Amino acid sequence: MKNVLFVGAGSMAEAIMAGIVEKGAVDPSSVFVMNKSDEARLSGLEERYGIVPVRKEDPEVGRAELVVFATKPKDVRQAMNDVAGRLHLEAAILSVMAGIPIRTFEEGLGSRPVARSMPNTSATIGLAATGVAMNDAVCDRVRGDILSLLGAVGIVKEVAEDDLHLVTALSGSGPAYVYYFTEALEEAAKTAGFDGADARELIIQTLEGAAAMMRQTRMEPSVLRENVTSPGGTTAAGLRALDDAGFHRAVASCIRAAENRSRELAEGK
Ligand SMILES: NC(=O)C1=CN([C@@H]2O[C@H](COP(=O)(O)OP(=O)(O)OC[C@H]3O[C@@H](n4cnc5c(N)ncnc54)[C@H](OP(=O)(O)O)[C@@H]3O)[C@@H](O)[C@H]2O)C=CC1
Ligand SMILES: O=C(O)[C@@H]1CCC=N1
Repeated sequence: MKNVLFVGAGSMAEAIMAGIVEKGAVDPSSVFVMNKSDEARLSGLEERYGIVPVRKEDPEVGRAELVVFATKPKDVRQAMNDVAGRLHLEAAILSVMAGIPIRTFEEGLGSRPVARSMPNTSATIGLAATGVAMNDAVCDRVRGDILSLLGAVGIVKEVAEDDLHLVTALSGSGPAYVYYFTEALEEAAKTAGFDGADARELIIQTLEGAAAMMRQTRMEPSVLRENVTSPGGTTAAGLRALDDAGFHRAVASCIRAAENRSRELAEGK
């Protein structure tokens, strides 16, 4: 892929940019980035990754083969208006925005290849979990380009467009749940008077180890859990306390709330 334009230069754009530049998937001199007004932010990205800051009136906008939309959902219409009419006729669109349907881009930017994806910020270190859906205008070559760009920053699953709401709730927002769980564990350790730095190391290694066990052994999480849980032991006591506090119910309502919010964003709410 030659020229990629990012419209939006926030956390998600940076995570993908960092990943593709680090992996050598795209030459940084072919990565153009624009935002709304924060010039210092663009200079910082230029310094860190060697990418090229651009403004909407710059000729690079018309040279992009792939245009990645990474603004907040509420800014999508303004962002499309800013570049509509300047994009190359054959430029393909890749959105990373929660909730915004493929149809919105077809309506705003004319009939062209559009992919709607939901990555997560672990793209920064090549460990994103991404779902993607594409419209019928995406040919094999563009599909290959999009999958290889997203694949450069982690794993990619092609899903039905409607399932992206659930993917958003599960893996798009997912890192935040893990960080929140970590914060809760650290807080509990602190309350018990245990050293903060040691607690953090032990927690991070525990999360990494448990994730690697699931991936490498391919055993069911429930079986791995049972292997930890000695009858009458500490784990059983801890899990019982989680159940008593409504753990499953809390997780189910977390996913439902996030999925519903994604559906609301689709309606411009
Ligand atoms: N953060 C995450 O974990 C994830 C986010 N996403 C999705 O990614 C998208 C971006 O999120 P995030 O990176 O967190 O948001 P940020 O607020 O960090 O970044 C938003 C960016 O959009 C820019 N922007 C706003 N309006 C325009 C415009 N008209 N033209 C060009 N750029 C514009 C802003 O520029 P300026 O600063 O100058 O105002 C800013 O660079 C969202 O739609 C979100 O749903 C998807 C997966 C995970
Ligand atoms: O919170 C959000 O809306 C975005 C989408 C997924 C992660 N962050």
